[in-house]
Amino acid sequence: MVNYQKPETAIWTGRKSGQQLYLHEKVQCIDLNESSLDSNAKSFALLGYACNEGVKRNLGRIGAFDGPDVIRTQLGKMPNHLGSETKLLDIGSVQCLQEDMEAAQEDLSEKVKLILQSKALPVLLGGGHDMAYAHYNGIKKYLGKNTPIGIINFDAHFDLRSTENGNNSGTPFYQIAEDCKKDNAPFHYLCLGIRKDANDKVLFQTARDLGVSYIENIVFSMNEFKKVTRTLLDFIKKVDHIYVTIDLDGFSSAYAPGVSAPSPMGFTPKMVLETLKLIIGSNKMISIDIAEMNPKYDIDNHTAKLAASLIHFVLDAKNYSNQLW
Ligand SMILES: N=CN[C@@H](CCC(=O)O)C(=O)O
Ligand SMILES: [Mn+2]
Ligand SMILES: [Mn+2]
Repeated sequence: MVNYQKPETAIWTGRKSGQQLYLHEKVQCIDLNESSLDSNAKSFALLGYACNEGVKRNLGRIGAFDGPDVIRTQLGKMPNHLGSETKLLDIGSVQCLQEDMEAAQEDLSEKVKLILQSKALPVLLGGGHDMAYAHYNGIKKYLGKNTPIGIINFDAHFDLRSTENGNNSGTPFYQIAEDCKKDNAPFHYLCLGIRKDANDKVLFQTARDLGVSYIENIVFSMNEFKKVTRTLLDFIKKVDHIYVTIDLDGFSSAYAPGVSAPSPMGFTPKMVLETLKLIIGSNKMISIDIAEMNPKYDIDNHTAKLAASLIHFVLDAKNYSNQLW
């Protein structure tokens, strides 16, 4: 069973300026049961994936169901630097109920297609990383199955577990790879921040078998930025469309304690921002999400604020990319 949760205006609060100085004053809440999505190419549409089920099936720590709303809460308090022609829409959340993750994924993918048809940039808020399978499928529904989609995943984990025990938060990219085989389509997947101490030999072998490009966390740092840039640009030039997914558990737990599987030696926010500049600068990013926000383990909202800052950066970068770098 799946539930569409219309956007809650009460979440969007903060300082009041009366002149849209803050994002809670800028955001427009759209209830998809009552109105259609009227947007344009300069706009952004926030969509939540409230789902614990994939993490639970993957034996992780429960809590990601409430991830989307804590990110919204922090984002609303941040300053608005968007022009008046740019819309920031909140179209609510897809909630996974009664363990029916597959139904939630199907619904999410339909809503991603809807956002892309409206020309806005989808910005998805999770929720377990099983969101990626749904997100990718929404992009695929929009582009058609013969258009290659490059996936760039900032993550400590490959999430390439086989589905022999069912689908979960550790299987989304394996599921995509399997679908690509069926469609006779290439699988373009780049993982940034992979931890050797958090992925077993089978996962590394699966990555090799599937031709996955990856950079380990010890290399994914500003000290090695030239090397990272080469790998990234090589990947970007192979595709016309890039789906970006940021799993918060790839950040060092010093920055992101509020996740199911924390990374003491993960990457830094600076590294992700510098990499995002290159991706956004390519003008190929079609959609983006932030996954694995788990408020139950957060400390003083550090992780929720980090997630909101990442989105704030993307809103700014998409609007003013030529002034940022
Ligand atoms: N989406 C997360 N996936 C990780 C979780 C690892 C863990 O629970 O320690 C994985 O399956 O590898
Ligand atoms: Mn992940
Ligand atoms: Mn992860």
